[in-house]
Amino acid sequence: MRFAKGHGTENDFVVLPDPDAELTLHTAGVSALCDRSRGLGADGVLRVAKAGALTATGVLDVLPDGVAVDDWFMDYRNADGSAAEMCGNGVRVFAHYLLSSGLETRSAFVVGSRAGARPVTVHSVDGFRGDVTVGMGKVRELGTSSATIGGRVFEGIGIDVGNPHLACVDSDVTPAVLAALDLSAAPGFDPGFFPHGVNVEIVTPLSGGAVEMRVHERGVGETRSCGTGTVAAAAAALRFDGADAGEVVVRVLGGEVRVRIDAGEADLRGPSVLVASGDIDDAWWAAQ
Ligand SMILES: N[C@@H](CCC[C@H](N)C(=O)O)C(=O)O
Repeated sequence: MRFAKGHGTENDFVVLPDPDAELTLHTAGVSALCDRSRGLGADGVLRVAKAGALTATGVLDVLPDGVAVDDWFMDYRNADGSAAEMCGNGVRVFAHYLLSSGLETRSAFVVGSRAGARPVTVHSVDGFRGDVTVGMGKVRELGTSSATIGGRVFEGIGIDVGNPHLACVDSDVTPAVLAALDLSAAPGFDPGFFPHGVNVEIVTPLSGGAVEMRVHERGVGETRSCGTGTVAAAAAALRFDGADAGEVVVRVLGGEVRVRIDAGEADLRGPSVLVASGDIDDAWWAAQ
């Protein structure tokens, strides 16, 4: 079984090229692959398949909004094996992989996700590096809620970017407060508000057009970046300043990305790195 390993601002993925959707991505296999001791280690898995192949094999019941049979589809799984609707860093790595492997030659095309079609523009692919913009679609504000971390309550805004986020911006959140946060355990949240779980971002207010954030991801734990989370963080930081549009640089533990929000839609530009490729032992995979 072929694989590649890549990351977007150090949010890392095992990429599995599987155009005809022949692989069975069961929970035990995905979590073993993502395990940093037992497997290759990653925050998630990106299966590279044709959208039509995923419906034909029953992985998807129907094609999500705007996705065509012949589109590439990012079948994203979290490190715990759960499927998630979208992954903003993953889409950049996915598009970079398609071009560098020769599976795709266009620099602008659509990537399907469970949240719908995500148009990508690949600005450059330079050896192992890529620079990609992703149309992230609608940013929907869901109202206010809170997260509890180490006994401290953070007020935030629920934001749907295809997947659910709680982005907490507070003037008390300085870079030093952010650095001291312990995100080794999942933050407490209101399961009535987020019945399918939530990704939680703690975010500094805007300063000079930039924010800093840390994130605890549903199905993964703390990660060094979360692309959909940076969009939620940018939207919440703009809202904190009374704005609903603008461009924000979001700094995360693994680097920085640029988010632009306009008329309720976002795009995300950032780097992608492909680190390695190789073969996963078939007998090891079968034993999971
Ligand atoms: N790291 C991703 C988000 C992955 C999905 C998330 N953990 C969820 O369950 O919603 C990103 O870059 O957006």
